[in-house]
Amino acid sequence: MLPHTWDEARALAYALPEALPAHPVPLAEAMGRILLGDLQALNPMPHYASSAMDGWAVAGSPPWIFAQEGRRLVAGQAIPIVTGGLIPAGAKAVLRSESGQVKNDDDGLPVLVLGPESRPGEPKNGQHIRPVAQEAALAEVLIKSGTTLNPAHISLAALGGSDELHVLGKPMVKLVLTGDEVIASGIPEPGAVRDAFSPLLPAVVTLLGGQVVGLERANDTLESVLAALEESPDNPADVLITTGATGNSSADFLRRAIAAMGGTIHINSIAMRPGHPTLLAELPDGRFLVGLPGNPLAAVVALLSVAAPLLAKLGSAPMPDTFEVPCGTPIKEFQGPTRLMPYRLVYGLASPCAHTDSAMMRGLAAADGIMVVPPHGAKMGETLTAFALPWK
Ligand SMILES: Nc1nc2c(c(=O)[nH]1)N[C@H]1C(S)=C(S)[C@@H](COP(=O)(O)OP(=O)(O)OC[C@H]3O[C@@H](n4cnc5c(N)ncnc54)[C@H](O)[C@@H]3O)O[C@H]1N2
Ligand code: MOO
Repeated sequence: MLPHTWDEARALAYALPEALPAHPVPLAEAMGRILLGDLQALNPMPHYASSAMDGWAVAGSPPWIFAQEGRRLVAGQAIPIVTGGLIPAGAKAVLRSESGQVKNDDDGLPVLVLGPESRPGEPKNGQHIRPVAQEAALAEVLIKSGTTLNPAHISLAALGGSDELHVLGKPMVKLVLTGDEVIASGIPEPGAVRDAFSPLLPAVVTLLGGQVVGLERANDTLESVLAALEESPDNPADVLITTGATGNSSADFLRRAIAAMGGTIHINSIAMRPGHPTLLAELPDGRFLVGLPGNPLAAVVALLSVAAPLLAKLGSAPMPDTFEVPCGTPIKEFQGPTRLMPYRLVYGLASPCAHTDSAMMRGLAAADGIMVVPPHGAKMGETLTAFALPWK
């Protein structure tokens, strides 16, 4: 299979999958999801007239005698009430506790009167009563379709009576990191390498709209890679993202594993540098597999070039944007592939970062974006396609 160009690979990764179906999720899982369909209030908000203050529900003018619990108030009656309490029938206002005093009348019976701290005209009709539907009427739209749900939206949905929300599908992603030489902590011995991916991939996949449901490490054997690629019934994934083992050496088993599983390779390599061994496959159970090369910068470039459009499409999002930058340095012709170069913006011009060999991370850490440099290179000031880093 011939290498795809960078443009073809991106377009294919977006065109191949169908968007995942929308589905209901419990409120606790709705954060960051995209609402499908307007959300209406399932009850008026508030759904009963309630007191906004601690004090007394009153009817008519002072002085007030105390009504019996559960009875309709008539003019001249009051009953104690707390904030949020149900306003009894017949009540016209709430008198704040600071504004009233309970005294005994001539017969020694308790009466409520206005106290010295009461304000002139208090209590006005309806004062300190939160009326039914003050915030929203029954069936009023609370949240518009297409909204990315934040914690306040989710709280609003709960106050509106919802227990779950209908949201667009979101791709579940399992990460599989290969390499016997990879260690997850400490200073590696010569021949071993510190893992670049477990601190990076979960965050970037999340920024790209995926949800990481697992991270597994595989050894450099076919059995180990096959076992890691297997479906996890407890945490089903829509997409597998693997690192390393894309090559053809005796230690690289990804392509053999995909063949053994009966998978179809849609992208076998991409005419780009770094990241040319990147692959995109589909397994017979419908899961997509993005194989990122083991070199750290190559893997990130591959992730942003192939996994980003794939995850966007699965999550019903538009194709990730590209934009244009003026090139800040002449870049020599380079026979062969498109180069993807981390750049920094200096006085509005995009200049390639230092430390951007495919095994490095330093240039990317300092970068403002990645520019797409065609094989013929670029002149100073020439306009180049570029794309953003998801964390910028
Ligand atoms: N004869 C050829 N050799 C290579 C070619 C080629 O075309 N012909 N392509 C090179 C390119 S380009 C890349 S990229 C790599 C792709 O290698 P793999 O995807 O098979 O990855 P590995 O061999 O497993 O590892 C490559 C490199 O990356 C390091 N690595 C792996 N995992 C991690 C990790 N979690 N954290 C940090 N570094 C990692 C690994 O130690 C190797 O140094 O192949 C070239 N070779
Ligand atoms: O993908 Mo490799 O250099 O192109 O690192």
